[in-house]
Amino acid sequence: MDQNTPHPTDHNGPDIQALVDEGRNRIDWVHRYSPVMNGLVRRTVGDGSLAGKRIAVVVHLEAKTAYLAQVLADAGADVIAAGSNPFTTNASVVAALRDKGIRVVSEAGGTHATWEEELRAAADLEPDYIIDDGAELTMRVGIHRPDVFKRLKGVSEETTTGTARLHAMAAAGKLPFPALTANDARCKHLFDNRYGTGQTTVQAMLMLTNRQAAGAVCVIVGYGYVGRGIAEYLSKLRAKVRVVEVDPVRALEAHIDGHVVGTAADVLPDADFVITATGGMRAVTTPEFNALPDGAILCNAGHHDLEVDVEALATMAQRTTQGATDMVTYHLPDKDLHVLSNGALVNIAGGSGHPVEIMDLTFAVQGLGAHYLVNTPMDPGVHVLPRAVDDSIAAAKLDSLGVTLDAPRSEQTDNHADFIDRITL
Ligand SMILES: NC(=O)c1ccc[n+]([C@@H]2O[C@H](COP(=O)([O-])OP(=O)(O)OC[C@H]3O[C@@H](n4cnc5c(N)ncnc54)[C@H](O)[C@@H]3O)[C@@H](O)[C@H]2O)c1
Ligand SMILES: N[C@@H](CCSC[C@H]1O[C@@H](n2cnc3c(=O)[nH]cnc32)[C@H](O)[C@@H]1O)C(=O)O
Repeated sequence: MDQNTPHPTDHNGPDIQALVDEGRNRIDWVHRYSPVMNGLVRRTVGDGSLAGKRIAVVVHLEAKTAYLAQVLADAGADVIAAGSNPFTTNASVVAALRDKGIRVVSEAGGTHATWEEELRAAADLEPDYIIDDGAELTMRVGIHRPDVFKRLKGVSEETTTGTARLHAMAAAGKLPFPALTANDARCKHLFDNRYGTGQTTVQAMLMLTNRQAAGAVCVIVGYGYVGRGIAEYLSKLRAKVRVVEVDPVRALEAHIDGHVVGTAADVLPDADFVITATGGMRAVTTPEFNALPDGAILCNAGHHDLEVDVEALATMAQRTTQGATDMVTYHLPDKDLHVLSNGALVNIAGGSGHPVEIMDLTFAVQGLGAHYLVNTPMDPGVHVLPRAVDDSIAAAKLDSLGVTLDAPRSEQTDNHADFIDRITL
């Protein structure tokens, strides 16, 4: 809702300067609460090595992403910005980036079709490096511009689904450049996937519906980092969390975390809310819609708008009603089901995205990842950011919080030499 709300001046014709000012305000707010980006990242990327490097930043195009683009541009990179999702681009942020001289190929309020055109335009600008989300631009460069694909010098990937796509490309022998999986950095998935998505998904679903969490039966489909974070926030708000999983270890984890685990058929008939977080497709489709009670609310925190099968729901519905917020009600013959943000990522399409503090860590991983790709000879294939870089991000964040750590003293370290020396082979 927030991301796509038309600017107040839109009905009077575009007031570009007002849009630029609004975008600037949003980006300044991000700057204010981004100590790792402001310190460690600016210092590292500012060493001159990024000068003239063409880097496409293809992440949800809102203010925190804009700040990453700006930090890279300030370091001399030739930045191209595009949105990673058709429904999460913010008009004022686009205007502010353009005002700064950064090339932006995306517009707010687009459709799947216009988004495809925008990503094709980004591919035609022939980036050397891509900071990607969901491997959206990387895949399209491979399909539409094989010449550019073969010349790509590196990709840094934001999220779980994009990481899976890069591994699949490598397994098929179709990854001719090094790719860093930013999502695998501990400073990314431990905080972003878990706490970022936990907080903002719960915020968005309650804000869009004006409903109460306490006592509500909330079914979470997929108990990975994202699902676990959502479950944790919901249970702290006294909701009754139910989990549907297909991986036995993750299901056991949910059980030990104190949630009821069951099949969709077991848990859906009581659901007030259903939240998908699987990274796959059609996690909730016709059989699940049939199992739900009248009035259930569905939303997605996982991958694109594919997890809640809105197309199948539309074929089951006799008619739909647009709610006052970003919610559509599907009137089925025997019940009404409500879908938030058309099944797109509810925390970004229907909210403001992750907190600034979280994206300060995530974009530190991405910014330092880009710097690492530029400066380190690497073989083609999928790589993880070195542990020392990951650690330096957490150390910078702790430093900004005034937290100091003990270093292990010599008498506390055991190199196990006492028995290893005595093993004879
Ligand atoms: N909304 C956001 O801001 C945000 C943030 C981070 C990640 N993500 C996305 O969320 C998704 C999940 O990310 P993650 O890091 O938790 O991934 P993950 O791989 O850790 O967890 C996904 C879980 O879903 C389970 N699963 C898969 N298919 C299922 C099905 N049909 N039914 C039940 N369970 C199923 C898997 O077994 C796994 O445990 C990805 O698409 C990721 O890109 C979104
Ligand atoms: N491209 C897919 C993949 C999921 S996006 C999930 C990623 O979005 C990122 N994200 C979450 N909130 C924000 C935000 O406010 N700004 C930019 N990126 C965000 C987060 O790092 C996470 O890994 C899609 O659009 O559906």
